[in-house]
Amino acid sequence: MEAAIAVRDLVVDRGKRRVLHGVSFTTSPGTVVGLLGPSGCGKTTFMRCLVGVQKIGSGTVTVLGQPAGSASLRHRVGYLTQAPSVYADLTVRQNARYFASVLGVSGTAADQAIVDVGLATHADQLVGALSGGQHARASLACALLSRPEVLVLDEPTVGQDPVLREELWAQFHALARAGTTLVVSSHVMDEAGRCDRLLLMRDGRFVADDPPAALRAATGTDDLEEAFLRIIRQSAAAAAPSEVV
Ligand SMILES: Nc1ncnc2c1ncn2[C@@H]1O[C@H](COP(=O)(O)OP(=O)(O)OP(=O)(O)O)[C@@H](O)[C@H]1O
Repeated sequence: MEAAIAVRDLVVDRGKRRVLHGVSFTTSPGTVVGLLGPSGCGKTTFMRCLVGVQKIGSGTVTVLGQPAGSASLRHRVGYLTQAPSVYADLTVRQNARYFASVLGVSGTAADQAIVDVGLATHADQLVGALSGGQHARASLACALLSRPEVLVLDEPTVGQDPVLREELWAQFHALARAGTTLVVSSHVMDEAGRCDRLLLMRDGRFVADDPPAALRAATGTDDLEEAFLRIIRQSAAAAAPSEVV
């Protein structure tokens, strides 16, 4: 089976800083991949590479068999950024219908996307008058419109209440069962257990790439936050020069 995403030896500099230090990663279709790590470790930069909007130093990023950012991937890859990506002076429905028409998708599909993200009762409200969490869901509805085969979501559940987070995760898994590959970033570890596979990033490097159960087993703890801390300590110890006695 062709990999949905294949990243090899990816190096990215932003400004004068090296942000990604030769990372590699491959995933098959229909997987929910969690990208976790502390603020500033390089998650958004990595995601930008997947959707082809980040200048890379070296390495390769292949998505659905094509170089990331290829014109042929435009409708096959969806990206939810942290920044608002919908028009504040249009209603939720007007935004969804506008992006639907750009993508050649029906108005019915636009209305369904609004329902899918739990915004049906706010469909005719101006986006500028929504709460932060509602605003993010309006962006998510637009990202879902083209039924992308790869969906890259940068912190999609920030600002959402627990009930809605549950619903959004159920939707992510339903999409994965239908064959969509999702890469979902978060810096909160309580969402990690919901992913099929976890990429733990620190300082622009992957320090773990495992299903949650394997990570728990390897670190000897059921608490994924503690597991992450143990892995960081192990990798720091491995990187430290050995003491000469
Ligand atoms: N436009 C930019 N120019 C220069 N450096 C940048 C730029 N954007 C981000 N960086 C730097 O790149 C590094 C990685 O940032 P990135 O946004 O990828 O991290 P992140 O893990 O997504 O963080 P967060 O969880 O806070 O969103 C940081 O040190 C950041 O300061």
